[in-house]
Amino acid sequence: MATASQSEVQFRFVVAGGGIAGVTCAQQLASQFPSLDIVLLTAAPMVKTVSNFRQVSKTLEDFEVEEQPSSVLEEKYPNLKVIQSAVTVLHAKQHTLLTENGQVFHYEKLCVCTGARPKLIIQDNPHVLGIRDTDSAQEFQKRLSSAKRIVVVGNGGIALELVYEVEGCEVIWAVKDKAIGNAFIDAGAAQFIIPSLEAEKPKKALPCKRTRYTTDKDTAPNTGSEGPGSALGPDWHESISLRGAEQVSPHLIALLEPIHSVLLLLKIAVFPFSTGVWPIYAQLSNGKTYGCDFIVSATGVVPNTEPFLHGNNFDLAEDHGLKVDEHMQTSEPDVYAAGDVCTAGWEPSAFWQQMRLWTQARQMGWYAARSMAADILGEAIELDFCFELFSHITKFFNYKVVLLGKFNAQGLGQDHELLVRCTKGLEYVKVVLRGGRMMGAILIGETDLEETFENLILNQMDLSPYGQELLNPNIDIEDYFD
Ligand SMILES: Cc1cc2nc3c(=O)[nH]c(=O)nc-3n(C[C@H](O)[C@H](O)[C@H](O)COP(=O)(O)OP(=O)(O)OC[C@H]3O[C@@H](n4cnc5c(N)ncnc54)[C@H](O)[C@@H]3O)c2cc1C
Ligand SMILES: NC(=O)C1=CN([C@@H]2O[C@H](COP(=O)(O)OP(=O)(O)OC[C@H]3O[C@@H](n4cnc5c(N)ncnc54)[C@H](OP(=O)(O)O)[C@@H]3O)[C@@H](O)[C@H]2O)C=CC1
Repeated sequence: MATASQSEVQFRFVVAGGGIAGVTCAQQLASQFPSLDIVLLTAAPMVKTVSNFRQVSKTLEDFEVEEQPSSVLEEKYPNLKVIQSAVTVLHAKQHTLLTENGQVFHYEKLCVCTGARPKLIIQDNPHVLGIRDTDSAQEFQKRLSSAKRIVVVGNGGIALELVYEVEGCEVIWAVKDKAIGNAFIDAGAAQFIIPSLEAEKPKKALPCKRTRYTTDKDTAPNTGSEGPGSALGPDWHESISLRGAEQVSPHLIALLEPIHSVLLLLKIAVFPFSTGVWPIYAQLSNGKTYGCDFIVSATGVVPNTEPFLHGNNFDLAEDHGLKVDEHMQTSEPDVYAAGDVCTAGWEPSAFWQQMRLWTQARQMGWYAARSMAADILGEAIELDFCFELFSHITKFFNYKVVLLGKFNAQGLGQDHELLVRCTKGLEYVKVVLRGGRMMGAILIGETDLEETFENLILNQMDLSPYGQELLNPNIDIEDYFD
Protein backbone atom coordinates (compact mmCIF):
# COMPACT_ATOMS: atom_id res chain seq x y z
CA MET A 1 0.00 0.00 0.00
CA ALA A 2 1.32 3.49 -0.85
CA THR A 3 -0.13 6.65 0.58
CA ALA A 4 -0.77 9.09 -2.26
CA SER A 5 -1.94 11.95 -0.03
CA GLN A 6 -3.14 12.32 3.53
CA SER A 7 -6.62 11.00 2.81
CA GLU A 8 -5.96 9.02 -0.38
CA VAL A 9 -4.69 5.48 -0.16
CA GLN A 10 -3.73 3.17 -2.97
CA PHE A 11 -4.36 -0.56 -3.28
CA ARG A 12 -4.03 -2.96 -6.17
CA PHE A 13 -7.24 -4.78 -5.19
CA VAL A 14 -10.30 -3.24 -3.57
CA VAL A 15 -13.50 -5.18 -2.93
CA ALA A 16 -16.76 -3.41 -1.96
CA GLY A 17 -19.33 -5.39 0.05
CA GLY A 18 -19.04 -7.72 3.05
CA GLY A 19 -21.58 -10.35 1.99
CA ILE A 20 -20.75 -13.80 0.67
CA ALA A 21 -19.66 -12.51 -2.76
CA GLY A 22 -17.36 -9.78 -1.44
CA VAL A 23 -15.83 -11.81 1.38
CA THR A 24 -15.16 -14.79 -0.88
CA CYS A 25 -13.56 -12.51 -3.46
CA ALA A 26 -11.38 -10.74 -0.88
CA GLN A 27 -10.32 -14.04 0.75
CA GLN A 28 -9.34 -15.52 -2.58
CA LEU A 29 -7.28 -12.45 -3.50
CA ALA A 30 -5.64 -12.38 -0.06
CA SER A 31 -4.63 -16.04 -0.39
CA GLN A 32 -3.36 -15.70 -3.92
CA PHE A 33 -1.36 -12.53 -3.24
CA PRO A 34 -0.03 -12.91 0.33
CA SER A 35 2.45 -10.07 -0.13
CA LEU A 36 -0.19 -7.55 -1.22
CA ASP A 37 -2.61 -5.64 1.00
CA ILE A 38 -6.22 -6.23 -0.06
CA VAL A 39 -8.97 -3.92 1.17
CA LEU A 40 -12.59 -4.87 1.77
CA LEU A 41 -14.95 -1.90 2.17
CA THR A 42 -18.31 -2.64 3.67
CA ALA A 43 -21.33 -0.73 4.89
CA ALA A 44 -22.13 -2.98 7.87
CA PRO A 45 -20.02 -3.98 10.89
CA MET A 46 -20.55 -7.70 10.29
CA VAL A 47 -19.29 -9.76 7.39
CA LYS A 48 -20.45 -13.12 6.02
CA THR A 49 -18.00 -15.99 5.98
CA VAL A 50 -18.33 -19.45 4.47
CA SER A 51 -17.18 -22.40 6.53
CA ASN A 52 -17.16 -26.20 6.20
CA PHE A 53 -17.39 -25.94 2.45
CA ARG A 54 -17.98 -29.31 0.81
CA GLN A 55 -18.34 -30.12 -2.87
CA VAL A 56 -21.24 -32.59 -2.69
CA SER A 57 -21.06 -33.48 -6.36
CA LYS A 58 -19.65 -31.88 -9.50
CA THR A 59 -21.75 -28.74 -9.07
CA LEU A 60 -23.75 -29.13 -5.85
CA GLU A 61 -22.21 -27.39 -2.86
CA ASP A 62 -22.76 -27.61 0.84
CA PHE A 63 -21.45 -25.01 3.27
CA GLU A 64 -22.21 -23.16 6.44
CA VAL A 65 -22.40 -19.39 6.63
CA GLU A 66 -21.60 -17.28 9.64
CA GLU A 67 -22.11 -13.59 10.24
CA GLN A 68 -19.04 -12.39 12.12
CA PRO A 69 -17.20 -9.23 13.14
CA SER A 70 -14.65 -8.22 10.50
CA SER A 71 -11.78 -8.74 12.95
CA VAL A 72 -12.24 -12.52 12.56
CA LEU A 73 -11.50 -12.17 8.86
CA GLU A 74 -8.48 -9.92 9.46
CA GLU A 75 -7.03 -12.38 11.98
CA LYS A 76 -7.26 -15.19 9.45
CA TYR A 77 -5.88 -13.12 6.55
CA PRO A 78 -3.21 -10.70 7.85
CA ASN A 79 -2.98 -8.97 4.46
CA LEU A 80 -6.74 -8.33 4.33
CA LYS A 81 -7.94 -5.02 5.74
CA VAL A 82 -11.68 -4.61 6.36
CA ILE A 83 -12.94 -1.04 6.55
CA GLN A 84 -16.49 -0.37 7.65
CA SER A 85 -17.44 2.61 5.56
CA ALA A 86 -19.88 2.56 2.67
CA VAL A 87 -18.75 3.53 -0.81
CA THR A 88 -20.51 6.75 -1.75
CA VAL A 89 -18.89 7.68 -5.07
CA LEU A 90 -16.94 5.87 -7.77
CA HIS A 91 -14.83 7.64 -10.39
CA ALA A 92 -14.18 4.69 -12.67
CA LYS A 93 -12.00 6.64 -15.13
CA GLN A 94 -9.71 7.82 -12.31
CA HIS A 95 -9.86 4.43 -10.57
CA THR A 96 -10.90 6.04 -7.30
CA LEU A 97 -13.59 5.41 -4.72
CA LEU A 98 -14.86 7.74 -2.02
CA THR A 99 -16.23 6.30 1.20
CA GLU A 100 -18.68 7.68 3.74
CA ASN A 101 -15.87 8.55 6.17
CA GLY A 102 -14.28 10.81 3.55
CA GLN A 103 -11.43 8.53 2.55
CA VAL A 104 -10.36 8.18 -1.08
CA PHE A 105 -9.17 4.80 -2.31
CA HIS A 106 -7.21 4.42 -5.50
CA TYR A 107 -7.46 0.91 -6.95
CA GLU A 108 -5.95 -1.02 -9.81
CA LYS A 109 -8.80 -3.57 -9.83
CA LEU A 110 -12.13 -3.18 -8.08
CA CYS A 111 -14.83 -5.79 -7.45
CA VAL A 112 -18.31 -4.46 -6.63
CA CYS A 113 -20.24 -6.90 -4.40
CA THR A 114 -22.80 -4.63 -2.79
CA GLY A 115 -25.71 -7.08 -3.02
CA ALA A 116 -29.32 -6.07 -3.41
CA ARG A 117 -32.23 -4.73 -1.40
CA PRO A 118 -35.90 -5.73 -1.29
CA LYS A 119 -37.99 -4.49 -4.22
CA LEU A 120 -40.97 -3.31 -2.19
CA ILE A 121 -44.43 -3.02 -3.71
CA ILE A 122 -44.76 0.31 -1.89
CA GLN A 123 -41.84 2.41 -0.74
CA ASP A 124 -41.57 4.30 2.52
CA ASN A 125 -44.68 2.94 4.19
CA PRO A 126 -44.07 1.91 7.81
CA HIS A 127 -46.60 -0.92 7.43
CA VAL A 128 -44.93 -2.49 4.37
CA LEU A 129 -41.84 -4.49 5.33
CA GLY A 130 -39.11 -6.17 3.33
CA ILE A 131 -36.81 -8.83 4.77
CA ARG A 132 -33.16 -8.75 3.80
CA ASP A 133 -30.66 -8.62 6.64
CA THR A 134 -30.49 -9.37 10.34
CA ASP A 135 -31.93 -5.98 11.28
CA SER A 136 -34.95 -6.28 8.99
CA ALA A 137 -35.56 -9.86 10.17
CA GLN A 138 -35.52 -8.66 13.78
CA GLU A 139 -37.91 -5.83 12.96
CA PHE A 140 -40.20 -8.36 11.29
CA GLN A 141 -40.04 -10.62 14.32
CA LYS A 142 -40.83 -7.73 16.67
CA ARG A 143 -43.82 -6.61 14.63
CA LEU A 144 -45.05 -10.17 14.21
CA SER A 145 -45.06 -10.81 17.95
CA SER A 146 -48.00 -8.44 18.36
CA ALA A 147 -49.69 -9.12 15.01
CA LYS A 148 -52.99 -10.93 14.50
CA ARG A 149 -53.00 -10.88 10.72
CA ILE A 150 -50.37 -10.20 8.09
CA VAL A 151 -50.50 -10.12 4.30
CA VAL A 152 -47.56 -11.71 2.47
CA VAL A 153 -47.18 -10.54 -1.14
CA GLY A 154 -44.93 -12.45 -3.53
CA ASN A 155 -44.46 -16.01 -4.65
CA GLY A 156 -40.73 -16.66 -4.34
CA GLY A 157 -38.28 -17.90 -1.74
CA ILE A 158 -39.15 -15.61 1.15
CA ALA A 159 -42.91 -16.02 0.79
CA LEU A 160 -42.58 -19.81 0.64
CA GLU A 161 -40.58 -19.78 3.84
CA LEU A 162 -42.78 -17.33 5.71
CA VAL A 163 -46.18 -18.87 5.07
CA TYR A 164 -44.85 -22.15 6.39
CA GLU A 165 -42.89 -20.84 9.35
CA VAL A 166 -45.21 -18.15 10.77
CA GLU A 167 -47.42 -19.36 13.61
CA GLY A 168 -49.98 -17.76 15.89
CA CYS A 169 -51.04 -15.25 13.27
CA GLU A 170 -53.41 -15.32 10.34
CA VAL A 171 -51.51 -15.12 7.05
CA ILE A 172 -53.12 -13.90 3.85
CA TRP A 173 -50.82 -14.94 1.03
CA ALA A 174 -51.35 -12.86 -2.08
CA VAL A 175 -49.82 -14.28 -5.27
CA LYS A 176 -50.33 -13.27 -8.88
CA ASP A 177 -49.81 -16.76 -10.30
CA LYS A 178 -52.01 -19.81 -10.54
CA ALA A 179 -49.71 -21.93 -8.37
CA ILE A 180 -47.61 -21.21 -5.31
CA GLY A 181 -43.82 -20.90 -5.37
CA ASN A 182 -43.45 -20.09 -9.06
CA ALA A 183 -39.92 -18.73 -8.72
CA PHE A 184 -38.64 -22.10 -7.50
CA ILE A 185 -41.05 -24.92 -8.23
CA ASP A 186 -43.77 -25.92 -10.70
CA ALA A 187 -47.51 -26.36 -10.22
CA GLY A 188 -47.14 -30.13 -9.64
CA ALA A 189 -44.57 -29.62 -6.93
CA ALA A 190 -46.80 -26.94 -5.40
CA GLN A 191 -49.66 -29.45 -5.19
CA PHE A 192 -47.26 -31.89 -3.55
CA ILE A 193 -46.12 -29.53 -0.80
CA ILE A 194 -49.40 -27.69 -0.10
CA PRO A 195 -50.74 -30.36 2.35
CA SER A 196 -47.78 -29.51 4.62
CA LEU A 197 -49.38 -26.11 5.24
CA GLU A 198 -52.31 -27.72 6.99
CA ALA A 199 -50.40 -30.59 8.57
CA GLU A 200 -48.92 -30.32 12.04
CA LYS A 201 -45.29 -29.36 11.71
CA PRO A 202 -42.71 -31.98 12.66
CA LYS A 203 -40.97 -31.18 15.93
CA LYS A 204 -37.58 -31.95 14.45
CA ALA A 205 -36.43 -30.91 10.98
CA LEU A 206 -36.02 -33.70 8.47
CA PRO A 207 -32.36 -34.47 7.86
CA CYS A 208 -31.27 -32.48 4.89
CA LYS A 209 -27.98 -31.71 3.18
CA ARG A 210 -28.01 -27.96 2.95
CA THR A 211 -26.38 -24.76 3.95
CA ARG A 212 -26.61 -23.76 7.58
CA TYR A 213 -26.77 -20.16 8.65
CA THR A 214 -25.63 -18.80 11.96
CA THR A 215 -25.33 -15.29 13.21
CA ASP A 216 -23.28 -13.95 16.04
CA LYS A 217 -24.61 -10.42 16.21
CA ASP A 218 -23.91 -10.12 19.92
CA THR A 219 -20.19 -10.19 19.26
CA ALA A 220 -20.40 -7.36 16.72
CA PRO A 221 -18.58 -4.19 17.60
CA ASN A 222 -20.99 -1.38 18.33
CA THR A 223 -20.08 1.20 15.77
CA GLY A 224 -23.11 3.41 16.03
CA SER A 225 -24.35 3.91 12.48
CA GLU A 226 -24.92 0.66 10.67
CA GLY A 227 -25.32 0.49 6.91
CA PRO A 228 -27.32 -2.15 5.07
CA GLY A 229 -26.25 -5.61 6.21
CA SER A 230 -25.63 -8.66 4.08
CA ALA A 231 -28.53 -10.77 2.92
CA LEU A 232 -29.88 -13.48 5.13
CA GLY A 233 -29.80 -17.00 3.85
CA PRO A 234 -30.73 -20.58 4.58
CA ASP A 235 -32.30 -21.23 7.97
CA TRP A 236 -32.37 -17.52 8.87
CA HIS A 237 -35.74 -18.11 10.54
CA GLU A 238 -34.54 -20.98 12.73
CA SER A 239 -32.79 -18.71 15.18
CA ILE A 240 -35.75 -16.37 15.67
CA SER A 241 -39.32 -16.97 16.78
CA LEU A 242 -41.86 -16.32 14.03
CA ARG A 243 -44.89 -16.32 16.27
CA GLY A 244 -47.75 -13.86 16.14
CA ALA A 245 -49.90 -12.42 18.90
CA GLU A 246 -52.25 -15.36 19.30
CA GLN A 247 -50.31 -16.85 22.19
CA VAL A 248 -52.97 -19.16 23.53
CA SER A 249 -52.84 -22.68 24.88
CA PRO A 250 -51.48 -25.21 22.41
CA HIS A 251 -54.77 -26.81 21.44
CA LEU A 252 -56.35 -23.41 20.85
CA ILE A 253 -53.39 -22.39 18.71
CA ALA A 254 -53.95 -25.49 16.66
CA LEU A 255 -57.53 -24.41 16.11
CA LEU A 256 -56.74 -20.81 15.40
CA GLU A 257 -53.73 -21.02 13.20
CA PRO A 258 -52.53 -20.79 10.62
CA ILE A 259 -55.49 -19.68 8.56
CA HIS A 260 -53.37 -19.34 5.48
CA SER A 261 -55.30 -18.11 2.50
CA VAL A 262 -53.76 -18.09 -0.94
CA LEU A 263 -55.31 -15.45 -3.13
CA LEU A 264 -54.72 -14.61 -6.73
CA LEU A 265 -53.27 -11.17 -6.93
CA LEU A 266 -53.25 -9.16 -10.12
CA LYS A 267 -53.07 -5.79 -8.53
CA ILE A 268 -52.53 -4.61 -5.01
CA ALA A 269 -53.69 -1.27 -3.78
CA VAL A 270 -52.69 -0.30 -0.29
CA PHE A 271 -54.39 2.44 1.62
CA PRO A 272 -51.56 4.18 3.42
CA PHE A 273 -53.66 5.79 6.11
CA SER A 274 -55.78 3.70 8.33
CA THR A 275 -59.43 4.56 8.47
CA GLY A 276 -60.47 1.42 10.27
CA VAL A 277 -59.28 -0.90 12.97
CA TRP A 278 -56.19 -2.13 11.11
CA PRO A 279 -53.11 -0.01 10.45
CA ILE A 280 -53.15 -0.88 6.75
CA TYR A 281 -55.52 -2.41 4.21
CA ALA A 282 -54.66 -4.37 1.06
CA GLN A 283 -57.14 -4.44 -1.77
CA LEU A 284 -56.65 -7.52 -3.92
CA SER A 285 -57.79 -8.27 -7.42
CA ASN A 286 -60.50 -10.61 -6.14
CA GLY A 287 -62.25 -7.41 -5.15
CA LYS A 288 -61.78 -8.00 -1.46
CA THR A 289 -59.97 -5.71 0.91
CA TYR A 290 -58.07 -7.15 3.84
CA GLY A 291 -56.98 -5.22 6.87
CA CYS A 292 -53.79 -6.41 8.51
CA ASP A 293 -51.12 -5.39 10.99
CA PHE A 294 -48.55 -5.13 8.24
CA ILE A 295 -47.70 -6.33 4.75
CA VAL A 296 -44.54 -8.30 3.94
CA SER A 297 -43.42 -7.42 0.44
CA ALA A 298 -41.50 -10.55 -0.60
CA THR A 299 -41.38 -9.43 -4.19
CA GLY A 300 -37.78 -9.88 -5.25
CA VAL A 301 -34.74 -7.65 -5.06
CA VAL A 302 -33.11 -4.66 -6.76
CA PRO A 303 -29.31 -4.61 -7.11
CA ASN A 304 -27.51 -2.00 -4.97
CA THR A 305 -25.79 -0.06 -7.76
CA GLU A 306 -26.53 3.59 -6.89
CA PRO A 307 -23.16 4.74 -5.52
CA PHE A 308 -21.44 3.48 -8.67
CA LEU A 309 -23.62 4.85 -11.42
CA HIS A 310 -23.35 8.64 -11.34
CA GLY A 311 -20.73 9.93 -13.76
CA ASN A 312 -19.79 6.44 -14.97
CA ASN A 313 -20.70 4.39 -17.96
CA PHE A 314 -21.95 1.05 -16.69
CA ASP A 315 -24.05 -1.22 -18.88
CA LEU A 316 -27.06 -2.14 -16.80
CA ALA A 317 -29.25 -5.19 -17.37
CA GLU A 318 -33.05 -5.04 -17.47
CA ASP A 319 -33.17 -6.01 -13.80
CA HIS A 320 -30.84 -3.05 -13.04
CA GLY A 321 -27.87 -5.30 -12.22
CA LEU A 322 -24.33 -4.36 -13.34
CA LYS A 323 -23.89 -6.37 -16.53
CA VAL A 324 -20.79 -8.59 -16.38
CA ASP A 325 -19.02 -10.60 -19.06
CA GLU A 326 -17.62 -14.13 -18.76
CA HIS A 327 -14.78 -12.74 -16.63
CA MET A 328 -17.17 -10.95 -14.25
CA GLN A 329 -15.98 -7.67 -15.72
CA THR A 330 -18.37 -4.75 -16.04
CA SER A 331 -18.39 -2.33 -18.96
CA GLU A 332 -16.05 0.00 -17.00
CA PRO A 333 -12.37 -0.98 -17.27
CA ASP A 334 -10.92 -2.74 -14.20
CA VAL A 335 -14.30 -2.85 -12.44
CA TYR A 336 -15.61 -6.35 -11.75
CA ALA A 337 -18.88 -7.29 -10.03
CA ALA A 338 -20.17 -10.43 -8.32
CA GLY A 339 -23.21 -11.70 -6.43
CA ASP A 340 -26.66 -10.13 -6.25
CA VAL A 341 -25.47 -6.75 -7.58
CA CYS A 342 -24.52 -8.15 -10.98
CA THR A 343 -26.33 -9.69 -13.90
CA ALA A 344 -24.63 -12.36 -16.00
CA GLY A 345 -24.25 -10.88 -19.48
CA TRP A 346 -22.46 -13.78 -21.13
CA GLU A 347 -24.06 -16.47 -23.31
CA PRO A 348 -24.96 -19.00 -20.61
CA SER A 349 -24.55 -22.77 -20.92
CA ALA A 350 -27.69 -24.63 -21.97
CA PHE A 351 -28.27 -25.72 -18.34
CA TRP A 352 -27.46 -22.61 -16.32
CA GLN A 353 -29.36 -19.49 -15.39
CA GLN A 354 -28.67 -16.81 -12.86
CA MET A 355 -30.73 -16.75 -9.68
CA ARG A 356 -29.82 -14.44 -6.85
CA LEU A 357 -28.73 -17.11 -4.41
CA TRP A 358 -26.13 -17.65 -1.80
CA THR A 359 -24.32 -20.34 -3.79
CA GLN A 360 -24.06 -18.18 -6.88
CA ALA A 361 -22.79 -15.24 -4.79
CA ARG A 362 -19.95 -17.46 -3.50
CA GLN A 363 -19.14 -18.87 -6.92
CA MET A 364 -19.16 -15.46 -8.58
CA GLY A 365 -17.04 -13.87 -5.83
CA TRP A 366 -14.46 -16.64 -6.12
CA TYR A 367 -14.41 -16.54 -9.91
CA ALA A 368 -14.22 -12.72 -10.02
CA ALA A 369 -11.09 -12.88 -7.82
CA ARG A 370 -9.57 -15.50 -10.13
CA SER A 371 -10.32 -13.29 -13.14
CA MET A 372 -8.86 -10.16 -11.50
CA ALA A 373 -5.71 -12.12 -10.64
CA ALA A 374 -5.44 -13.62 -14.12
CA ASP A 375 -5.72 -10.15 -15.63
CA ILE A 376 -2.92 -8.76 -13.42
CA LEU A 377 -0.73 -11.79 -14.14
CA GLY A 378 -1.49 -11.73 -17.87
CA GLU A 379 -2.95 -15.25 -17.78
CA ALA A 380 -5.89 -16.58 -19.76
CA ILE A 381 -8.91 -17.84 -17.82
CA GLU A 382 -11.98 -19.78 -18.92
CA LEU A 383 -15.48 -19.55 -17.49
CA ASP A 384 -15.54 -21.75 -14.40
CA PHE A 385 -17.19 -25.15 -14.50
CA CYS A 386 -19.72 -24.13 -11.81
CA PHE A 387 -21.51 -22.08 -14.49
CA GLU A 388 -22.11 -25.19 -16.61
CA LEU A 389 -25.09 -26.43 -14.64
CA PHE A 390 -27.52 -24.59 -12.38
CA SER A 391 -27.84 -26.45 -9.09
CA HIS A 392 -29.45 -25.43 -5.83
CA ILE A 393 -30.24 -27.30 -2.62
CA THR A 394 -32.74 -25.76 -0.27
CA LYS A 395 -35.69 -26.60 1.96
CA PHE A 396 -39.33 -25.59 1.53
CA PHE A 397 -42.16 -26.68 3.81
CA ASN A 398 -39.58 -28.85 5.52
CA TYR A 399 -38.85 -30.87 2.39
CA LYS A 400 -35.38 -31.04 0.92
CA VAL A 401 -35.60 -29.45 -2.53
CA VAL A 402 -32.95 -29.89 -5.25
CA LEU A 403 -33.18 -27.89 -8.46
CA LEU A 404 -31.02 -28.80 -11.42
CA GLY A 405 -30.52 -27.20 -14.83
CA LYS A 406 -33.66 -25.97 -16.58
CA PHE A 407 -35.80 -27.28 -13.73
CA ASN A 408 -38.85 -25.33 -14.85
CA ALA A 409 -38.11 -25.80 -18.57
CA GLN A 410 -36.93 -22.16 -18.60
CA GLY A 411 -36.41 -20.99 -22.16
CA LEU A 412 -37.41 -24.31 -23.71
CA GLY A 413 -40.84 -23.17 -24.92
CA GLN A 414 -42.98 -26.11 -26.02
CA ASP A 415 -39.92 -28.08 -27.07
CA HIS A 416 -39.77 -30.38 -24.08
CA GLU A 417 -41.51 -33.21 -22.29
CA LEU A 418 -41.91 -33.93 -18.62
CA LEU A 419 -41.68 -37.14 -16.63
CA VAL A 420 -43.10 -37.02 -13.12
CA ARG A 421 -43.06 -39.45 -10.22
CA CYS A 422 -44.88 -38.51 -7.06
CA THR A 423 -45.51 -40.33 -3.80
CA LYS A 424 -47.77 -38.25 -1.57
CA GLY A 425 -46.01 -36.92 1.48
CA LEU A 426 -42.74 -38.59 0.50
CA GLU A 427 -41.23 -37.41 -2.76
CA TYR A 428 -41.83 -35.50 -5.97
CA VAL A 429 -39.51 -36.06 -8.91
CA LYS A 430 -39.85 -34.16 -12.16
CA VAL A 431 -37.53 -34.50 -15.12
CA VAL A 432 -37.44 -32.10 -18.07
CA LEU A 433 -36.38 -33.76 -21.33
CA ARG A 434 -35.67 -32.32 -24.76
CA GLY A 435 -35.08 -34.68 -27.66
CA GLY A 436 -34.73 -37.51 -25.12
CA ARG A 437 -31.95 -35.74 -23.24
CA MET A 438 -32.26 -34.46 -19.70
CA MET A 439 -32.32 -30.67 -19.40
CA GLY A 440 -33.34 -30.23 -15.79
CA ALA A 441 -35.02 -31.72 -12.74
CA ILE A 442 -36.87 -30.91 -9.54
CA LEU A 443 -36.28 -33.35 -6.70
CA ILE A 444 -38.32 -32.97 -3.54
CA GLY A 445 -37.81 -35.26 -0.56
CA GLU A 446 -34.97 -37.67 0.10
CA THR A 447 -34.76 -38.94 -3.48
CA ASP A 448 -30.98 -39.47 -3.59
CA LEU A 449 -31.15 -38.85 -7.32
CA GLU A 450 -29.25 -35.58 -7.52
CA GLU A 451 -25.83 -36.92 -8.43
CA THR A 452 -27.12 -39.31 -11.09
CA PHE A 453 -29.35 -36.65 -12.64
CA GLU A 454 -26.56 -34.10 -12.53
CA ASN A 455 -24.43 -36.53 -14.57
CA LEU A 456 -27.26 -37.26 -16.99
CA ILE A 457 -27.75 -33.56 -17.64
CA LEU A 458 -24.04 -32.89 -18.06
CA ASN A 459 -23.32 -35.89 -20.31
CA GLN A 460 -26.51 -35.41 -22.40
CA MET A 461 -26.98 -39.16 -22.81
CA ASP A 462 -29.90 -40.13 -25.05
CA LEU A 463 -32.49 -41.40 -22.58
CA SER A 464 -35.27 -42.07 -25.09
CA PRO A 465 -34.73 -45.88 -25.01
CA TYR A 466 -35.69 -45.85 -21.33
CA GLY A 467 -38.96 -43.90 -21.70
CA GLN A 468 -41.04 -43.85 -18.50
CA GLU A 469 -38.74 -46.47 -16.97
CA LEU A 470 -36.34 -43.67 -16.17
CA LEU A 471 -38.45 -42.89 -13.12
CA ASN A 472 -39.48 -46.45 -12.29
CA PRO A 473 -39.06 -46.59 -8.49
CA ASN A 474 -38.20 -50.29 -8.71
CA ILE A 475 -35.11 -49.64 -10.79
CA ASP A 476 -32.03 -48.50 -8.97
CA ILE A 477 -31.22 -45.78 -11.43
CA GLU A 478 -28.00 -44.89 -9.64
CA ASP A 479 -26.53 -48.36 -10.25
CA TYR A 480 -28.00 -48.46 -13.71
CA PHE A 481 -26.18 -45.42 -15.03
CA ASP A 482 -22.96 -45.65 -13.03
C1 LIG B 1 -34.62 -13.85 3.83
C2 LIG B 1 -33.66 -14.40 2.82
C3 LIG B 1 -33.48 -15.77 2.74
C4 LIG B 1 -32.59 -16.29 1.79
N1 LIG B 1 -32.44 -17.65 1.72
C5 LIG B 1 -31.57 -18.17 0.83
C6 LIG B 1 -31.38 -19.57 0.76
O1 LIG B 1 -32.00 -20.35 1.50
N2 LIG B 1 -30.48 -20.04 -0.14
C7 LIG B 1 -29.77 -19.22 -0.95
O2 LIG B 1 -28.94 -19.71 -1.74
N3 LIG B 1 -29.94 -17.89 -0.92
C8 LIG B 1 -30.83 -17.35 -0.04
N4 LIG B 1 -31.01 -16.00 -0.01
C9 LIG B 1 -30.28 -15.17 -0.98
C10 LIG B 1 -28.84 -14.92 -0.52
O3 LIG B 1 -28.83 -14.55 0.83
C11 LIG B 1 -28.20 -13.84 -1.40
O4 LIG B 1 -28.32 -14.19 -2.76
C12 LIG B 1 -26.72 -13.67 -1.10
O5 LIG B 1 -26.48 -13.55 0.27
C13 LIG B 1 -26.16 -12.46 -1.85
O6 LIG B 1 -24.84 -12.22 -1.43
P1 LIG B 1 -24.07 -10.88 -1.87
O7 LIG B 1 -22.74 -10.97 -1.23
O8 LIG B 1 -24.16 -10.70 -3.32
O9 LIG B 1 -24.92 -9.69 -1.23
P2 LIG B 1 -25.27 -9.28 0.27
O10 LIG B 1 -25.29 -10.46 1.16
O11 LIG B 1 -26.51 -8.43 0.19
O12 LIG B 1 -24.05 -8.39 0.72
C14 LIG B 1 -23.87 -7.08 0.26
C15 LIG B 1 -22.84 -6.40 1.12
O13 LIG B 1 -22.55 -5.12 0.58
C16 LIG B 1 -22.55 -4.16 1.61
N5 LIG B 1 -22.86 -2.86 0.98
C17 LIG B 1 -24.03 -2.42 0.48
N6 LIG B 1 -23.89 -1.19 -0.04
C18 LIG B 1 -22.58 -0.86 0.12
C19 LIG B 1 -21.81 0.28 -0.22
N7 LIG B 1 -22.33 1.35 -0.81
N8 LIG B 1 -20.49 0.29 0.12
C20 LIG B 1 -19.91 -0.76 0.75
N9 LIG B 1 -20.61 -1.87 1.08
C21 LIG B 1 -21.92 -1.92 0.76
C22 LIG B 1 -23.55 -4.65 2.63
O14 LIG B 1 -23.27 -4.12 3.91
C23 LIG B 1 -23.27 -6.15 2.57
O15 LIG B 1 -22.20 -6.47 3.41
C24 LIG B 1 -31.89 -15.44 0.92
C25 LIG B 1 -32.07 -14.06 1.00
C26 LIG B 1 -32.95 -13.54 1.94
C27 LIG B 1 -33.14 -12.06 2.02
N1 LIG C 1 -34.51 -21.09 -0.10
C1 LIG C 1 -34.00 -20.21 -0.94
O1 LIG C 1 -33.22 -20.53 -1.82
C2 LIG C 1 -34.40 -18.78 -0.78
C3 LIG C 1 -33.89 -17.81 -1.63
N2 LIG C 1 -34.22 -16.51 -1.46
C4 LIG C 1 -33.64 -15.49 -2.37
O2 LIG C 1 -33.73 -14.23 -1.73
C5 LIG C 1 -34.09 -13.20 -2.65
C6 LIG C 1 -35.36 -12.48 -2.19
O3 LIG C 1 -36.47 -13.41 -2.10
P1 LIG C 1 -37.92 -13.02 -2.65
O4 LIG C 1 -38.24 -11.62 -2.30
O5 LIG C 1 -38.84 -14.10 -2.24
O6 LIG C 1 -37.70 -12.97 -4.23
P2 LIG C 1 -37.94 -14.04 -5.41
O7 LIG C 1 -37.24 -13.49 -6.58
O8 LIG C 1 -37.64 -15.42 -4.96
O9 LIG C 1 -39.52 -13.98 -5.66
C7 LIG C 1 -40.20 -12.78 -5.90
C8 LIG C 1 -41.66 -13.11 -6.17
O10 LIG C 1 -42.44 -11.93 -6.10
C9 LIG C 1 -43.26 -11.85 -7.27
N3 LIG C 1 -43.51 -10.44 -7.56
C10 LIG C 1 -42.64 -9.53 -8.05
N4 LIG C 1 -43.25 -8.33 -8.13
C11 LIG C 1 -44.50 -8.48 -7.66
C12 LIG C 1 -45.62 -7.61 -7.47
N5 LIG C 1 -45.55 -6.32 -7.78
N6 LIG C 1 -46.78 -8.13 -6.98
C13 LIG C 1 -46.86 -9.43 -6.67
N7 LIG C 1 -45.85 -10.30 -6.81
C14 LIG C 1 -44.69 -9.83 -7.30
C15 LIG C 1 -42.45 -12.56 -8.34
O11 LIG C 1 -43.29 -12.99 -9.38
P3 LIG C 1 -42.71 -13.01 -10.89
O12 LIG C 1 -41.52 -13.89 -10.86
O13 LIG C 1 -43.84 -13.55 -11.68
O14 LIG C 1 -42.39 -11.58 -11.16
C16 LIG C 1 -41.90 -13.74 -7.53
O15 LIG C 1 -42.86 -14.73 -7.38
C17 LIG C 1 -34.25 -13.88 -3.99
O16 LIG C 1 -33.05 -13.69 -4.69
C18 LIG C 1 -34.43 -15.36 -3.65
O17 LIG C 1 -33.89 -16.20 -4.65
C19 LIG C 1 -35.09 -16.12 -0.49
C20 LIG C 1 -35.61 -17.03 0.38
C21 LIG C 1 -35.32 -18.44 0.30
